[in-house]
Amino acid sequence: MTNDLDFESLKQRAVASLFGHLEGMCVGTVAVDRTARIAWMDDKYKALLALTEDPAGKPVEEVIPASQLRRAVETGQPSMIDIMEFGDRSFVVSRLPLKDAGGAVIGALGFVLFERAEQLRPLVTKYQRVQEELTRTQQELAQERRAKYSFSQFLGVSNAVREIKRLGRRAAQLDSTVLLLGETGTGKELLAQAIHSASPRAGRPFVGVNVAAIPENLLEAEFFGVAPGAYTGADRRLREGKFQLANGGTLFLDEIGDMPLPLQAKLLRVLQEREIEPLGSNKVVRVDVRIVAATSRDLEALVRDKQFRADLYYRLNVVPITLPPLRDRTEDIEGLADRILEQLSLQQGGAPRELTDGALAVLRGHGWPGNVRELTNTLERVTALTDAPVLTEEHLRRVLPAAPSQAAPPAAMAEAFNGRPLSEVLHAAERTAIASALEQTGGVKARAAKLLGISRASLYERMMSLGIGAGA
Ligand SMILES: Nc1ncnc2c1ncn2[C@@H]1O[C@H](COP(=O)(O)OP(=O)(O)OP(=O)(O)O)[C@@H](O)[C@H]1O
Repeated sequence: MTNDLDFESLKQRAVASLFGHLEGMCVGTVAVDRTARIAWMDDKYKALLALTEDPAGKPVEEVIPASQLRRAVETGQPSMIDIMEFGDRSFVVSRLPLKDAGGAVIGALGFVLFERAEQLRPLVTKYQRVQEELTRTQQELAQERRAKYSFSQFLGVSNAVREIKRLGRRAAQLDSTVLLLGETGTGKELLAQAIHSASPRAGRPFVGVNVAAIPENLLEAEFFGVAPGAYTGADRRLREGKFQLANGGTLFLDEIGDMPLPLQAKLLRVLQEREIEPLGSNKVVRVDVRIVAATSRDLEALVRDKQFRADLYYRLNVVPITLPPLRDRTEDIEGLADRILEQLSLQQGGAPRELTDGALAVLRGHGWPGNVRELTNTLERVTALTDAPVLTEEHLRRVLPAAPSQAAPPAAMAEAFNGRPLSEVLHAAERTAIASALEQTGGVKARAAKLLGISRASLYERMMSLGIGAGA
């Protein structure tokens, strides 16, 4: 009991002296009443603010514009440390609500702990550095999600390309769903980006997702995200799906024809309701995205075979644009080759290589199963193999594989490969194997992968690196 009494008297003495101590330590003290009018301000604070008259009775913001004492009065919440701007100065402040015996807030006290935030410099610097890093990462991400191409980069002089660009420009203005059809490497993603860049959504993200390159069991999470704590694994944070990332912008769904049926049903629902439900969450999230879908497969045939939902097909097929293969618009080859050689010269140094008429004839005569992507890779390989400033028919014949349908018999093959580096021979063999598997399966990559005994994702990877093309 005696001890309790000692503690109580000690506390009372502490409370009485605390204010004096605090006031003495601080460079300014102010008290406001319950209406946030200044009740009292010490001389140090007046001097700090260079006040010539007593501010008592004035609303606190009239004297200290950035003051948060009104909030302290309204919420009853103290704020132990904060930075308050005053003109071009920063004060480190502390705010305490004052309560009566019944606990009702009757005012608040504000202390300026340091006149200059300098004393907190190490902390502030660290905080600023983290902030700057965050901003930079956010900017990089935004940059990453920005479309990189516009219509001017979609090259070609053929009527087909002109028509594609006309349709694309029109589609850009409408907010409707666009369906891009065409073989691999014909520029579907490039066109999707151009449509986004010319649309009112240009300032918002462009997010691309290749449906065929993602393992089936991960597709749903990839599309719709995962709610925090949905799994007991290491990642307990919210993981945003492509729909959330593309919010306000454009979502490019490449290889939509490879989408498994259960996910097709979910996508259809999103397109109808404009809402998604992250995995492991029972809350729906509204999303505003324009869909540009693309496929190299015959969607109508897939619908007939019941591998693609008819209702989803109609939802997607609002503005269809077909990109013809390069072999059907050979007049585009010269311009494309010139631009590709120009770009290669920027990367490799030196003047852009030129093509002889014979070399151009070889390019025009090739079948280009990988279309523009294959043309790019072919020219890249030729320029890596020779320093010649002018590329001839011979240079090109060295790197262009025989058409898969004319696969060479062993003896002829031995002759064709004679004297060529092993890596080149292996590449050529791999290209032929992949091209003929694709031909046999009518371009259905999942089946071609099965035929070749590799996963769908690794087929994509091989096609990309060999220039047969698999999209981003
Ligand atoms: N008309 C064109 N003008 C300039 N570059 C083009 C054109 N068409 C395609 N390309 C280039 O060819 C490459 C392949 O194009 P893109 O990825 O857009 O094709 P895709 O049809 O989406 O292929 P996939 O079906 O494999 O995803 C890219 O580097 C692209 O910039």
